Amino acid sequence: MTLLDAARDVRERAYAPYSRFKVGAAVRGVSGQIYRGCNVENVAYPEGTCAEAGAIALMVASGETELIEVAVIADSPSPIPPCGGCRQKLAEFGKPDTPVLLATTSGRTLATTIGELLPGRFDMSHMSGIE
Ligand SMILES: O=c1ccn([C@H]2C[C@H](O)[C@@H](CO)O2)c(=O)[nH]1
Ligand SMILES: [Zn+2]
Repeated sequence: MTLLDAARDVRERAYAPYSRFKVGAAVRGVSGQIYRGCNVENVAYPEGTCAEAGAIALMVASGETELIEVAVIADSPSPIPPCGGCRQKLAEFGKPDTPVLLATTSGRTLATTIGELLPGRFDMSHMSGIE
């Protein structure tokens, strides 16, 4: 099973009664293991979580903190760009050249990287002045 297949499968489990926009994400840890996540919405709208965040949480809870590949899929006219918060979350555990495959359920894809999605990211170097 490819990473995109995993993202496609878990998308079916998305809980998105408010937006009706189901998203599936899968990340591959450096071990080779695949971790899946879907968006989980809430009646208090800001409490919803993104698919990417769910996949990352599962990876970390499973004992991995390094991801080497990402796939995200949604039923949209063009591949969806991860939100700003998810870009920062992906950057925490990946590298600038880590591949990210964005896809639509109709088969359109866009290959990018974490660095392209979040240039100039906030990182530890910006906190070097903190005691
Ligand atoms: O990259 C994205 C973009 C959006 N969503 C979710 C959040 C919300 O539940 C729904 C509509 O924004 O899609 C994700 O999970 N990932
Ligand atoms: Zn997000």
